[in-house]
Amino acid sequence: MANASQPLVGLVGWRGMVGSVLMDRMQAEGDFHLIEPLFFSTSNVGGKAPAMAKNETSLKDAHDIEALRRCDIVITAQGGDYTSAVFPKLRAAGWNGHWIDAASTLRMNDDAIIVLDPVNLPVIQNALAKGGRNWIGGNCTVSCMLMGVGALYKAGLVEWMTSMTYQAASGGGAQHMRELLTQFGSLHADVRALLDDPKSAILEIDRKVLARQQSLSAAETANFGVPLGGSLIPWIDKDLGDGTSKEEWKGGAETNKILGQGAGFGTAATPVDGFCVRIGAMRCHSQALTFKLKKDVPLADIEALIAADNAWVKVVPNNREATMRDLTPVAVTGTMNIPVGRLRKLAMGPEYLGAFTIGDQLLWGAAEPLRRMLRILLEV
Ligand SMILES: NC(=O)C1=CN([C@@H]2O[C@H](COP(=O)(O)OP(=O)(O)OC[C@H]3O[C@@H](n4cnc5c(N)ncnc54)[C@H](OP(=O)(O)O)[C@@H]3O)[C@@H](O)[C@H]2O)C=CC1
Ligand SMILES: N[C@@H](CC(=O)OP(=O)(O)O)C(=O)O
Repeated sequence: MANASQPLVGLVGWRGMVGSVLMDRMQAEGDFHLIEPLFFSTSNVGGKAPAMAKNETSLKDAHDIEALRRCDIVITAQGGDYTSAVFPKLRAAGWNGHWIDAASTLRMNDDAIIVLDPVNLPVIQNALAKGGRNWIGGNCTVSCMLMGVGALYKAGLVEWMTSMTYQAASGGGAQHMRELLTQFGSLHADVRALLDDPKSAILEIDRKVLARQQSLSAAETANFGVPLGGSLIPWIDKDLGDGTSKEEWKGGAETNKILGQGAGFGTAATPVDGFCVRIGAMRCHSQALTFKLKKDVPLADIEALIAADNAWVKVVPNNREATMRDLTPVAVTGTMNIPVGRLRKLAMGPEYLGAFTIGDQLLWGAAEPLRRMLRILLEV
């Protein structure tokens, strides 16, 4: 970095859900030893900064452009509205520092790179060499998928891919996680007495659960809009008006942009499309993938390619015992592991490959790519 002393790194959104996971990872990896952190707030300006603060121990105003301009690097997990409000003003004020952002706002801008360095380090390095300054974390589903099966793309093997996702409540934010649990609690409370009686009729329990789901109050569905506990929602993010959800659009657009092969959708270098579904998991996004490969590659070679791609991907043997032990959100939550299992050739022909992969959407899906981008910048 340009500064002889430690680079001044502004941290915005550090106490939110994504920000807290980011802080934990930065502490675990010793990142604070390498920086002078400057903590910002939108709600508690002048308050006490967290223990990782060194010389700057009070919280700065996250909307104060002059305070932000002091930073060599700003990392934000504050959200898209904050990015929209502050980023243009900061650049207009002549700030030339590095902006690292969890929000989707700037992702598809020409001057922004979607960062996922185990997958696209050459794309990042190329942009750095050309003076790139805007580094944006990818959509959680896309990042977790590419951490798992990016090897197939890098090897040029993918003709097309379709995904069917099973996305956790955390993708909506902290309130969504609370709402899911509240709904489950509400359903359970209504049938508790029947459950306690081993002789009670299961169809009676089922009827009462459905009645409760259908009568959940507006307050109990304020975040998801409909019941999620004991149900699912096959639509995530905005309605693009052409039959696709924005989350589905991101699958194609962001996958190709991360890989540095154009951001198009439909006519993208590699067609990627599918359905994105919210389910009642807490913070792991899972996805079933179908690939049409460009040629028939032996399954053992595919497994070896995937396993060797990065330090976090783990190939799970395609049998019942290993799948049930290692390929569930409960097994993956809170870990950096990206298991890829259920790998098998499908009945459609030897070029058709099935796979199932899972990632913690707050770690590889949000915080970790940002943290690693910070380390890349610190090493420049
Ligand atoms: N949730 C996700 O899975 C993903 C989120 N993102 C991006 O990250 C952004 C932030 O998401 P997320 O972390 O879930 O948002 P949160 O709502 O958890 O946090 C955002 C901000 O809300 C403020 N806040 C208000 N009340 C509280 C509270 N009780 N506890 C903690 N913070 C509070 C904090 O700002 P302050 O300290 O200034 O008051 C905080 O930085 C998203 O908008 C999105 O752009 C990206 C990928 C995945
Ligand atoms: N849309 C994701 C979470 C998210 O924040 O995505 P993005 O960063 O692309 O807006 C989900 O709901 O699971």
